[in-house]
Amino acid sequence: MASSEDEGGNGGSSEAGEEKETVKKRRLGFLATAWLTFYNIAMTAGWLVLAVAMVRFYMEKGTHKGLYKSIQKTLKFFQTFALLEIVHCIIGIVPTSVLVTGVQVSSRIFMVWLITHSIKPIQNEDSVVLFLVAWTVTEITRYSFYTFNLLNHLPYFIKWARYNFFIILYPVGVVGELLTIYAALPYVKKTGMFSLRLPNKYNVSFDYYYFLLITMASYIPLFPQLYFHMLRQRRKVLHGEVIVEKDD
Ligand SMILES: CCCCCCCCCCCCC[C@@H](O)CC(=O)SCCNC(=O)CCNC(=O)[C@H](O)C(C)(C)COP(=O)(O)OP(=O)(O)OC[C@H]1O[C@@H](n2cnc3c(N)ncnc32)[C@H](O)[C@@H]1OP(=O)(O)O
Repeated sequence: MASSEDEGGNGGSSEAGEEKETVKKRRLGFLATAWLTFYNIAMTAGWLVLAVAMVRFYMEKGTHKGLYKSIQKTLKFFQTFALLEIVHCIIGIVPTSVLVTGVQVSSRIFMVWLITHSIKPIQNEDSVVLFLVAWTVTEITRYSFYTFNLLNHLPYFIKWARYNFFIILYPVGVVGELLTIYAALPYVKKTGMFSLRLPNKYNVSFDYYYFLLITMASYIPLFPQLYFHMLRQRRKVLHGEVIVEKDD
């Protein structure tokens, strides 16, 4: 298999590319590289297990009803494990913005724990399958990209997939997430779950229903930031453009 240094280079020789990679790794340090390699392999494996479980479930049952229940433990474990990505940014072992990663990871944690885990009647919605498929394909590609990149043997098709699949999968995932929150609204309103009404001993009121409406609205300013971040990464990695990003 051709490596990205061979096929996807930015015009420099393969030797120069390798030298740059070695300098980058030396700067990263042995422990950080070893940890990230372990982390990315574990995450690739986790999302692959999820993909296989989803395909097997659908082939055996012929329906997506019950799919979420059958994969929820694995999903919760690996998506929660992704909180470490925020830590990676904070301690500086990956060069990604804490803000961008924070928004991405917290929105997923929110979907997993405060929506699909907590609101059982929506677990069989079609929209849940939509975001599960978008997340799974993305994460298998993304974590295998990071792994092969760290090992200096990045097949070009993985690099290509990392920086092209999101163009479709991001909007698909967002539509799935928004439709799922929307489907949860009537249940949340009826039960008053996670809400705090006055009077109470803390003298504060909180309405989860309105919180969900605000969360849905927050996709309008926040999602384009993530999407444009990925488009900039795409231009940088696939087309070698030099991009100056603002610090958070
Ligand atoms: C509590 C209430 C919450 C309210 C939420 C409000 C809602 C906000 C809207 C949010 C919408 C989100 C929707 C979303 O969940 C839907 C989906 O995800 S659908 C599926 C499609 N999604 C995607 O494609 C995005 C996947 N996610 C990501 O790509 C990342 O999380 C993101 C932070 C968005 C981008 O990653 P990054 O900036 O790291 O880009 P790169 O991959 O290009 O990497 C940049 C450099 O960092 C190195 N790196 C990064 N991570 C690692 C790692 N783990 N190991 C090793 N190296 C790593 C990478 O190699 C690059 O280095 P270099 O530039 O030197 O090559």
